[in-house]
Amino acid sequence: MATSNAGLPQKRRIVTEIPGPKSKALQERRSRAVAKGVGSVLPVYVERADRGIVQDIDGNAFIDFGSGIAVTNVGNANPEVVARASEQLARFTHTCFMVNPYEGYVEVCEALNRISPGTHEKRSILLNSGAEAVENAVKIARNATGRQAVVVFDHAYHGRTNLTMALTAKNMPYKQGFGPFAGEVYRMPMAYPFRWPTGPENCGPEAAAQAIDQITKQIGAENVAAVLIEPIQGEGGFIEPGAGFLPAIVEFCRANGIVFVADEVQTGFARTGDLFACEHEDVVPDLICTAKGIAGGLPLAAVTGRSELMDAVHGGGLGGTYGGNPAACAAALASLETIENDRLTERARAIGATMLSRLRALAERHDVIGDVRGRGAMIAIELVAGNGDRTPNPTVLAEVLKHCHANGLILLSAGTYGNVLRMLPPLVISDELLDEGLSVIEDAFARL
Ligand SMILES: Cc1ncc(COP(=O)(O)O)c(CNCCCC(=O)O)c1O
Repeated sequence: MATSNAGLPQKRRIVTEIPGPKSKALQERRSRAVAKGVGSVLPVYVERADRGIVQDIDGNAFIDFGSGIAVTNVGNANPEVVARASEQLARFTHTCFMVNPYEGYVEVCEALNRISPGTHEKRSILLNSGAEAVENAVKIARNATGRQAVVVFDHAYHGRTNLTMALTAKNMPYKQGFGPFAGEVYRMPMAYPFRWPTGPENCGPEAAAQAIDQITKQIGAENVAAVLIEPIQGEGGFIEPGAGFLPAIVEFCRANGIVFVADEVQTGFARTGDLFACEHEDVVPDLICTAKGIAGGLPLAAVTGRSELMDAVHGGGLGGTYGGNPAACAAALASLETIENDRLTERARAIGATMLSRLRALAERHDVIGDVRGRGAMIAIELVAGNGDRTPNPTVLAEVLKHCHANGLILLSAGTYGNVLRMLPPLVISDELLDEGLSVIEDAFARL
């Protein structure tokens, strides 16, 4: 197991009001310097972070159940990541791979081609963000098929660029006021077990059949370039489709020459207890988009896919200035080795078992918890009115979040209805911190 950088105790500690005085002062400066459109869930300004702890400039130490939105899977400031990226920076910071290439980029692509689902010949391209990966996956699919239509699903989130806003479902805050959006995007009903009209037991092949029927009738399968889906929807509320849904969609794509694109930006790199969430049902995507957990916190993203699709693009048709930054590539190699050497997929499953057990017991005590769901270290609870009423309950969510933030736990929300609490701890978090973080959540509900 990787040793942590020296001196950041893995202990929660609250020494001021939250936010503290130094954070409040910096927040004041921020209001005169940073565009107001950029939000912050918990405006405590960071001094240091390490594994499962984030320490602010006032000396408060928070348990991290956010991982910077599912990014620091190997822990913040992971020593191997820091060492490898620092060594690379000292050698060269940037050349642009399209100008002067370098081995690190090739090594990351070789690793992604090796570890991503499927034994077929693959190629990869490296980018900077999840949205950029999704944009490129759509480019590659349209180019390879000569078709234009892209199918996405209710509750989907794919990014904040013009095309990825078109692909994303929720209007506020992501899309309001930013149109017009890219065309040839079609949205289908999502297999959302907790809210599926005929019950979760019908949320697998039956839900797929409904989407396939709509695709066939509304678009025509022969016009569809790609079906794009998150194996577990992230920002939409950790929606895990019913068993059989994804395989049925993939089968339809294969039968109709449609490119199946898995958006594993949030689910990738051991987060869900498999290296990739697609593995849970042996789904082999034609293209897979990755980012977040790939490089221990440095900005890197990728599209990995069937070589015949990826190589169908004309020379110069793919690229970008910073894609595959050398320090990010070095960090990615360290991160991928850490995930493998420290068996973090197994750790994610253990974390998930602990969280599911504690949160299901909590749900027995509080009927505003309508659903407890997820896999690995990607677990969520959906809050409802209670007493059998499944009306979304963002009010209770806000109360719980406020308590957790004030008591030293970084915790995030999600969901189309703003009523989902999501747990995304680093996969290297200690059992002690995991248990303590869950206790803070339990305390929040006890005080409702
Ligand atoms: C599945 C999935 N695809 C694509 C993306 C986009 O990745 P970028 O790296 O944020 O562009 C995400 C990013 N999710 C966090 C967004 C945070 C916010 O902007 O409010 C994702 O989860």
